[in-house]
Amino acid sequence: MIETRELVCRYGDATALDGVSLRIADGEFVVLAGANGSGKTTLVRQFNGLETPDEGEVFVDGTPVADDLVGARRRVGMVFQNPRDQFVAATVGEDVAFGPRNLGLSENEIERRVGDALTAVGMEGRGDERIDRLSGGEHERVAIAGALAMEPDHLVLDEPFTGLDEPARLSVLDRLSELSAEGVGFVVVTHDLRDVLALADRVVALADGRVAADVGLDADADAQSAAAVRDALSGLGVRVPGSEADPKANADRRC
Ligand SMILES: Nc1ncnc2c1ncn2[C@@H]1O[C@H](COP(=O)(O)OP(=O)(O)OP(=O)(O)O)[C@@H](O)[C@H]1O
Repeated sequence: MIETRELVCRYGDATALDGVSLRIADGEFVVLAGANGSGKTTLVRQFNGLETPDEGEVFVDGTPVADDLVGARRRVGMVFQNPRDQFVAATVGEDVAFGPRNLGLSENEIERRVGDALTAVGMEGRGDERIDRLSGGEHERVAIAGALAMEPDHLVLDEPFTGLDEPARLSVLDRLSELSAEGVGFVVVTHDLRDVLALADRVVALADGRVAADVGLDADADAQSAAAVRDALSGLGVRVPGSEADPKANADRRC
């Protein structure tokens, strides 16, 4: 479980987080929404100690992140926007192996993890391919594989669909759906819920660095769930689909 308690984070005079308390259970699929500048990225960067709060605390499985950064980074994987800028190796397999290798695992274990992670994102057998020859959707999938190879409990994806064309977006969504069904927890940061609402257990929305809405979703009642989210997120600058049966019908509607 990831837990934040009364997190406050300031950049100079600007307050990016203003008392955020959240609990994210293992296996939960959480969409973290909010307008630009509402604090989403600042919040998720606290989950594994990439940033430290000015006030408050973050716990992963009950242990303060500040006390066990390595443990937090093993349990909470992160994939940021523009994964292309974050690759550290020339080939897919080398890049996915980077994290496990840093853990000091045996070559056999590294090979197993790389194979499993690439299979999980639908890129099995493509470890020798050069990363710079891949498409945007494949970059996102390799980045997710790199995070998965650490075998995290939670995977945080910051705007994973930005810049992807429709087939690539659908392909990434398919992978998220399968991984979620296998028990991986997700925190997906987005200001546009069209793609992910159907997968989400819960939508948390930030506004001005605070939790402005926290809505649980009923997987068996997509249309009602969309309506509940639309009501809760009204005025927060988040795009919500009108109904899952016809997600494009209200694609341009803003609440
Ligand atoms: N490194 C930084 N230095 C100064 N201010 C920052 C920094 N990072 C974020 N901020 C400010 O903190 C606030 C929250 O930013 P943050 O990036 O967390 O929001 P966000 O919801 O992720 O936005 P976006 O959707 O645009 O990525 C904004 O006002 C932003 O300008």
